Amino acid sequence: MESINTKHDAEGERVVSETVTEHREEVHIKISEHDKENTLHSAPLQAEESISISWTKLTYTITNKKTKKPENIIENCCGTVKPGEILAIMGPSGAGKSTLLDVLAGRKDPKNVTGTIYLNGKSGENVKFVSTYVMQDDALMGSLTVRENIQFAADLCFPSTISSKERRQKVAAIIKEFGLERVADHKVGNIIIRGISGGEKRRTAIASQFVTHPKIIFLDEPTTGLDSAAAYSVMNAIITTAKMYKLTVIASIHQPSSEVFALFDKLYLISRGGTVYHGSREGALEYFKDQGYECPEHANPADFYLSKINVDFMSDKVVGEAHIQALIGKYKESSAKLLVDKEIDELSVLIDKEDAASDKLSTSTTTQGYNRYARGFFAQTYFITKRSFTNAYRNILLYWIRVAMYVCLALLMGSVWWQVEFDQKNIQDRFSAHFFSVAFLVFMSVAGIPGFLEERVVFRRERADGFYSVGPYALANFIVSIPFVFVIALTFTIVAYPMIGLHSGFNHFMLFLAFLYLALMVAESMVVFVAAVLPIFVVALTIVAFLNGFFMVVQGFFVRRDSIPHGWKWAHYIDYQKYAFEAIIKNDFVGLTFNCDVVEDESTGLSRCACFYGDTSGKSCTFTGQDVLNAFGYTEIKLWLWAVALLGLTIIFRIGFYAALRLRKNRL
Ligand SMILES: Nc1ncnc2c1ncn2[C@@H]1O[C@H](COP(=O)(O)OP(=O)(O)OP(=O)(O)O)[C@@H](O)[C@H]1O
Repeated sequence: MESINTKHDAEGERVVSETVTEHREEVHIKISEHDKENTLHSAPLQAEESISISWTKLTYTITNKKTKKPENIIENCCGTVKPGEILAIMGPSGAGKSTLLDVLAGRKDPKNVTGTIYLNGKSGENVKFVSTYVMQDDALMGSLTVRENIQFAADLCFPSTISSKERRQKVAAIIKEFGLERVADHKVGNIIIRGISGGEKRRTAIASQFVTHPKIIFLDEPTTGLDSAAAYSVMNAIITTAKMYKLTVIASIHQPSSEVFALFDKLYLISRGGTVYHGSREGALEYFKDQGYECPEHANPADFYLSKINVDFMSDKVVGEAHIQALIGKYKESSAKLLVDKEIDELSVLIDKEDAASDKLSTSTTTQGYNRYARGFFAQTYFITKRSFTNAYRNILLYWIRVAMYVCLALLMGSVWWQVEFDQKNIQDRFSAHFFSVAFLVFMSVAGIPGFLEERVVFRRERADGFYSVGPYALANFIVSIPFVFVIALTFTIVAYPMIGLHSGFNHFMLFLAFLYLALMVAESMVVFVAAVLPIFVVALTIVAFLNGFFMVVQGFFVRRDSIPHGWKWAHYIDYQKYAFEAIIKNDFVGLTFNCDVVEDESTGLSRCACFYGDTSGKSCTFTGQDVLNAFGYTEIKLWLWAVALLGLTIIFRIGFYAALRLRKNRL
């Protein structure tokens, strides 16, 4: 039997004891008087703000792509969950668990949904504003600590009237409630950092959503991928907190152990989209017994029910289908169903009565007055920038791996092009040094894709939870790239520029750095834009590689601008590499003097100058850098205009990035 007891122990500490099952020891959560201040005074919810959810005749219909006919994925589902109750939605694979959860959470296109969802007995409320949806994947920032991850949620989800000290206290309280104190200051971990365990990760992800004032919590298979002990600790933390704050919890769950199963209050069994049973967890035993299915004494009831409603592996599909339809039919006629209907009616009656008693009713429960975001645009931008900066600083995947690679590349280039001579025969070497500097540096911006994709998973979850809108995120992503891309350009330039022996002088050095930096900013913006449009690593990598290869081809280095076919000229003018390359060759060549070749005249046997550039008579035996640029057709390079072109392209890609994030709202 389950019971929740609250008592005081000898030291005056309140002890909430939850006897979860008779097979299990008591689970104690100790809250000291000090903690009580933090947890209870700053409790995310007041009891009267708790929200019940009920639904009637919920049907979700899709159009079958093959038959082109409508198909019900879930059909005529009715149910109810009150504050403090925990409902498990269970069923075989493909039964419709996730669909039901998504429909209840308002995550499905309303066009495909019929039926009614009531919040505290009222229909037409937006469940998204009062709920949170915990996805299966732990969308956390791996380079941040447990506390930092939860703190971020608290910073964005509480209004500015709550001081930062109070927010920190709330975070400390939820860390305690979820049993994460020991690892609170450990990094969560990613493919490079080892981090905390799977169960702790799941608890951190859930805690960061609990801290945000949800009244209803939807969990999509919260224990998937965890061993039974970790699964129990995750569910126990959820349930204890939910009971403490009277939160309404609905979780789809695959195959819970008997201990995890015993933590739930209510059960929703679904098969082939229809309801096989809904009611109390304990009542299910009796219900199935009445249907002629008695659960053996030592069996896990969850496994037992699932075995009775799973006909996927029956050899005779017709018999299997008939069995499920019979179970669905019996439930419709059952007293368990009547009880659910009564509960739904009672909730509506309650609302009607209260409505009559007070006009003010429901202002606490209605979603009409809810603001989608707790913080304004600038606060959102500030907190996201702060976190992204920490992530970029700590996550070597994002920038540091590239910095290391660029330093190696700069050393390699410097030693191969070492102090390039001012001779005619070295003109090509000089051009290719500039071409390679731009082309390879921007090409390697693809290294930022994995880091961005990791962050994007977190962005999707946080955006869906209403932490912030796309604008602040896109802006923060840009702001953070500014210093880090500068570090990349600077380290490369400091090493490569003097080693190659490019045009000496501070101004020339700075101009080289500036154009390399601007080119990298465009490349970085292009990478995040492509990865936002096509958020699959290999696809994004291929597209970015193709685009950079394409821009190299039409840049005017391999094929002179005049020789580029007319049909490809447009590509030359939108090519960011062209602007950077032309600017740095102008910066290098103009002002330099080069020596012509000295050759022996075959007829006279005397030495003479052979100049390919400038005055080809060879009188001065030298030519200028400007002569070289003229000879190659680089006559119209305007540095400021080329800088504006690079800035413009950066802005265009950044706007594209913003638009891609906005438009991909419900996909991938
Ligand atoms: N948009 C859709 N188009 C076509 N089929 C769909 C769509 N959504 C769901 N389905 C189908 O409906 C059925 C129920 O899907 P759902 O994901 O809800 O099942 P589930 O019980 O959560 O399964 P699992 O436990 O395997 O995740 C599945 O057969 C699924 O393929």
